[in-house]
Amino acid sequence: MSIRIKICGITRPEDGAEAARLGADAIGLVFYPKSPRNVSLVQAQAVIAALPPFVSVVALFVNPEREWVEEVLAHCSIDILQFHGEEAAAFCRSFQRPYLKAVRVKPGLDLTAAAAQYPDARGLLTDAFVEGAHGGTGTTFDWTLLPANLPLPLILSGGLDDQNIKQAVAAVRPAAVDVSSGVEAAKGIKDAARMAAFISGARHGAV
Ligand SMILES: O=C(O)c1ccccc1N[C@@H]1O[C@H](COP(=O)(O)O)[C@@H](O)[C@H]1O
Repeated sequence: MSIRIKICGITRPEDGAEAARLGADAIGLVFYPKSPRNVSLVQAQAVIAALPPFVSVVALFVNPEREWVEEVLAHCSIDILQFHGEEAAAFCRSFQRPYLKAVRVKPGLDLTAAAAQYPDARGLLTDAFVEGAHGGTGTTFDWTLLPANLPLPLILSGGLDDQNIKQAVAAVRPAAVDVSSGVEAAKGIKDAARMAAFISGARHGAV
């Protein structure tokens, strides 16, 4: 199966539409008020309305209140949930939607055991561990820390960009890749040329 590409942190309808036109499989909306890429329900609805129907919409949360996830699901057409904090599996699955679980990688973390805690997740998203931050930092991690046979599909993220994506995909062979800061012109604003180069690099690295 060909590699799947998610462009996260979309805040503007034109950026989502451009990501889709360039061949992204999914876009991510950040529902985390501490993020510079946080979107309101109204902003999210506008981004979703500008997308073609075949692009998946991922809603990213960090240790959210249950009510906030339910409100987002009630008002926005969301395909997949992404939990980027310390959410337990029972919480993640309780919305009865497909979900991705993010983990922040550092030496000593047993990724196989981490994945085993979320057996019904659709994928394990690996981001870099950065003290005091939950993600979206543009930081890479040592890809050799990734075990060969994870029990879940691997979504590689953390500091990927248009310069390193081809090498990353060739080295790790993930099921999917996810990028936010590495294709931005400014926080929350995507750069079309960088998105194009990223998507091309991901597809070529996978060959
Ligand atoms: O994008 C954010 O602001 C963000 C905030 C809190 C948690 C996760 C966040 N983004 C996700 O982090 C990874 C890596 O991002 P980057 O490419 O290194 O900037 C990715 O999954 C983003 O979706």
